[in-house]
Amino acid sequence: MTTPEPPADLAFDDPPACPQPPAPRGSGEPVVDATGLTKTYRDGWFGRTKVHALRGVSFRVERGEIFGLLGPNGAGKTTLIKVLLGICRKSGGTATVLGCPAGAREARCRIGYLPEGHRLPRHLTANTALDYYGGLSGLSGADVKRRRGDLLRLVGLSKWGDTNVRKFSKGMQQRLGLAQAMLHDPDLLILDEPTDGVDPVGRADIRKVLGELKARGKTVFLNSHLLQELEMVCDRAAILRNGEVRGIGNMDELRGGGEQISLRVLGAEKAVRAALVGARLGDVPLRPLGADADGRGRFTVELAEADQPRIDAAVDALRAAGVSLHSLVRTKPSLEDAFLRAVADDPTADGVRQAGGVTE
Ligand SMILES: Nc1ncnc2c1ncn2[C@@H]1O[C@H](COP(=O)(O)OP(=O)(O)OP(=O)(O)O)[C@@H](O)[C@H]1O
Repeated sequence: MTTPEPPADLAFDDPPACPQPPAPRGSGEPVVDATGLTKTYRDGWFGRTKVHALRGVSFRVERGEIFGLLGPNGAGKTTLIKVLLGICRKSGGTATVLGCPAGAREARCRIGYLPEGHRLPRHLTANTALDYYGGLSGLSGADVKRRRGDLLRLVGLSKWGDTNVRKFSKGMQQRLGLAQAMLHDPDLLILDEPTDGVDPVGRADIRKVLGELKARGKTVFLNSHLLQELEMVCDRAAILRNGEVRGIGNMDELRGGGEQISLRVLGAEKAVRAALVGARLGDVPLRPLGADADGRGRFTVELAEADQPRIDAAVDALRAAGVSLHSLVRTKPSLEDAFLRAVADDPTADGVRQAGGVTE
């Protein structure tokens, strides 16, 4: 979050009503369904500056999915989460959560939320922290006591129930935060940067917990800057840029682009080049890798968007010229490549928050 939310944006006072009961578990309805969602903040003197944080965002999250939200600083990720939770009002479009208008009490009762950079009261133990948050969720003391053992086990903290939170590492605190978000057995978990500041071991633990939640049929909506994390854990993701969806799909769809084939070969440079020219591949880049123990040149032949006939032609020509084939490696573009492509012309892509304001 950049700046404190002006009170006029808060939507707590009159949450929208849900005309029908929230979609039951097991129904085919999407868990989140947003169409043309817009959010314009009023900022500056007398609210004369308009900040278009969301500019027509449409997407769906299906039941049981782990759905990731990516975007550079200021892209609108937190705003989107706040609109879905009913913490701030949308300016236009529609958004339903669990079949109810976003922000409706009936749906909020079935959402677990882990805010970005959450702080647990340091004087509490894991158990008393869960008692405290359970009380805030309206659970009885007996209910919390019944559930907390299972939840601490789920997040790998069962031995730490009576330990003071101040002794917890960042990863343990995040895992306890996840247990807190799960206390009332929600159907949808909205997690804002759950692995922020957590070391690789803690991140792996959190990934495991997310896998467990999915196995339990929960839907997870995950906002993270860590692309590799999202790539490992998400079924689908959306890339937000400047308040617009710039890409959406499963990881393969988002990565886009074809495979790249790297042929690692051993031979004289002249022979390698001549063979490639003979196979009408003269334009293919050749990367020298130094010499092997016998003094032969080592090269990588990069075949971008290679189809099988192209690969066969390269291999046949190289072998006919006496060039040895050492290895063939297929690589796919990473999610990071896709992300950088999607935000390429975004002035905020370098991580600098955009002022984004337009004064009327
Ligand atoms: N309460 C507010 N009043 C005015 N402008 C706001 C407010 N909250 C956010 N903004 C602006 O809306 C845009 C989107 O901000 P938002 O915090 O949603 O982005 P974000 O993608 O979550 O960024 P980050 O990754 O840095 O948390 C930014 O230009 C931001 O400055």
